[in-house]
Amino acid sequence: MFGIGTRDLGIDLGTANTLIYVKGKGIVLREPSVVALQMDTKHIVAVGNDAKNMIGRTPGNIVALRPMKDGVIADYETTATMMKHYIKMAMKNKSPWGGKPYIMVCVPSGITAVEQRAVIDATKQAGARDAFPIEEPFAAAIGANLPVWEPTGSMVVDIGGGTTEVAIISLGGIVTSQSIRIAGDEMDEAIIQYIRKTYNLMIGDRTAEIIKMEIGSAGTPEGIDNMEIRGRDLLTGLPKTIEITAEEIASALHDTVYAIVEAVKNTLEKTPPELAADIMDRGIVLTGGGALLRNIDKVIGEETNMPVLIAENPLDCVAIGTGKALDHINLFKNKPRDSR
Ligand SMILES: Nc1ncnc2c1ncn2[C@@H]1O[C@H](COP(=O)(O)OP(=O)(O)OP(=O)(O)O)[C@@H](O)[C@H]1O
Repeated sequence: MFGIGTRDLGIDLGTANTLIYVKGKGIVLREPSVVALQMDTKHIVAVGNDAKNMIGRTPGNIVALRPMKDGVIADYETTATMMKHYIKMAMKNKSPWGGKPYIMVCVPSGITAVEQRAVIDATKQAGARDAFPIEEPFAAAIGANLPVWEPTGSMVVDIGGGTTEVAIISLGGIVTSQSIRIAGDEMDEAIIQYIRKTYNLMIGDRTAEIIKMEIGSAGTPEGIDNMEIRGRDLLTGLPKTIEITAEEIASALHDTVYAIVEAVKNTLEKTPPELAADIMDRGIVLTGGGALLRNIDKVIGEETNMPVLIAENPLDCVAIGTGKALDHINLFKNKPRDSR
């Protein structure tokens, strides 16, 4: 048995955001998963929000990067350094005599054995006494207050930055799931490509994300205003401002949204009938930042004929679930995964 104490942490190590949950306190840290480094020395210039504001704005000798991609570690050393920084911030008021924390850290359900090992090792390198992986949709379901331990079916769709995780959960386990590496980042990329092709205008990742949040929608956008955007004209090389409509952005997002809808449908098709009936009663629950895209609930509902609800504070569900799962840490001991 592990004695879980108030020092122990749950970490949502996300492609877009990292959140830390401390038992008894809730979420104590919420920062973008971004690090700015000096190119030659690898010295850290900024982490989190400060680093995110530098994306696309750094001089030649500094690079602002996201060390996680598609839900997994793309840059091991930088991820470990970023986590170390965040763990230190989260534990700032803790006594130095308590020792290192146990850490529950989320991983996408479609991850390979090697990718999972990297997350565990990076968490230990960042300061964990031991690290326990929890599958992201399972954590999301706990965080959304779904009855995951009961013999009833719950369905969660977690739309993050790098991955969308769809899972059916019952009796403390995932019955069936699908993880696709299509989510918020892919939506941003679709907006960049649309504006480049249609207007010969180059915009950055940050601008694309802002457009998505301000006027983006799944399906028909009703009553959403146009937006003025700035970028670099690819023909003249000069800065240029254009006005885009919400309809244009909805059409740019169409393929990404429907890839998510397909993943939901595929998972429903593999769901045993008793559990499907439970989900019909309770509804599909959306979590993750992508759940905030306008009308995404409506489109998934129309395409599946199922009730769809957005969890309260969808951006926090995985972190809350990861933290709450600390109470059941013995169930999450590092099981070897099949090599995929
Ligand atoms: N209002 C909004 N409308 C649309 N998308 C949004 C909104 N708010 C946040 N997002 C998107 O949600 C994504 C981040 O969500 P979240 O923090 O759940 O992901 P993550 O946990 O970091 O990623 P992953 O689970 O893939 O590792 C980003 O792509 C962000 O642009």
